[in-house]
Amino acid sequence: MGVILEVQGLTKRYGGLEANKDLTFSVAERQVYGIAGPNGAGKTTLFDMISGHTPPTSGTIRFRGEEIQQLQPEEVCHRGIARTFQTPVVFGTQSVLANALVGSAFGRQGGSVKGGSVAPTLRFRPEEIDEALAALEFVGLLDKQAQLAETLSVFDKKRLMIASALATRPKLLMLDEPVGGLNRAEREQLVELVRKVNAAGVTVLIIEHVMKALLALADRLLIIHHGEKLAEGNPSDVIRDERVVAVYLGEQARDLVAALKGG
Ligand SMILES: Nc1ncnc2c1ncn2[C@@H]1O[C@H](COP(=O)(O)OP(=O)(O)OP(=O)(O)O)[C@@H](O)[C@H]1O
Repeated sequence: MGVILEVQGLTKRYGGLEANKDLTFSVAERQVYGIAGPNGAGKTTLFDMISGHTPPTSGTIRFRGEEIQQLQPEEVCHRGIARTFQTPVVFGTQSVLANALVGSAFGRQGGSVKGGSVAPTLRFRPEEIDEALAALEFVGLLDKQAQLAETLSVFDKKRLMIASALATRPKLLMLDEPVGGLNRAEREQLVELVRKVNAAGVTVLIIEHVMKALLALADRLLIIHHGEKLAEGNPSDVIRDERVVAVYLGEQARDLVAALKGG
């Protein structure tokens, strides 16, 4: 399988703080690539650089062979990368369908969608409406399409963020802690949803603290500590790595073997 994303020597400094330091890794097409590490390790900063929300201090990010580290978020999106955020970000006073439409229209037309409402300059085409409805159906929110997004539960808001991201028709979907804050049944459903996204041919990059969920999904695992790569590779090796156990996993390490994908 070819490489879809290649990160080389990526560093991000905020003043004296190195939020990411010389990170290098690559993601193969159709892989589920998991990222974990202690709070403040630099995981979201890494996502912010890949999605164009903040430029790196140095290093390169190649997506399907093209350097993208200087692109704006909408340009990154048009190349086929979509993301969700740790805390659900939805247009609360808009309907569920309007939120998904922002994704399908943004993915095709570009432009910026700002503030608390869907930008009036966006005029939706029939195919964009179809795309938005398909994305809602995919995540299981079709029957709530007319509801205001702010009335949704956290679980549904998370699913809506995924639907909006999918409506841009990404080749790579980046999920920032999709499972955090959910109950057990919801966590299982979310894991199933990510599997379904991946089975549809989308490569997935996922940050997650809930290791059982992460291990149920990940084909490869990267552990970041103080902005640096602590370990990377086959999840079954990474969770047995002494440094990973010492710095991050602790007591839970032994129980996690049973949670491995395919295990
Ligand atoms: N815009 C910013 N300005 C200054 N410092 C920042 C900025 N964004 C992040 N940082 C710092 O960079 C470091 C890495 O933060 P980041 O949010 O990437 O970590 P994380 O691994 O995603 O953490 P968590 O697991 O808590 O979400 C932290 O020390 C954070 O305070």
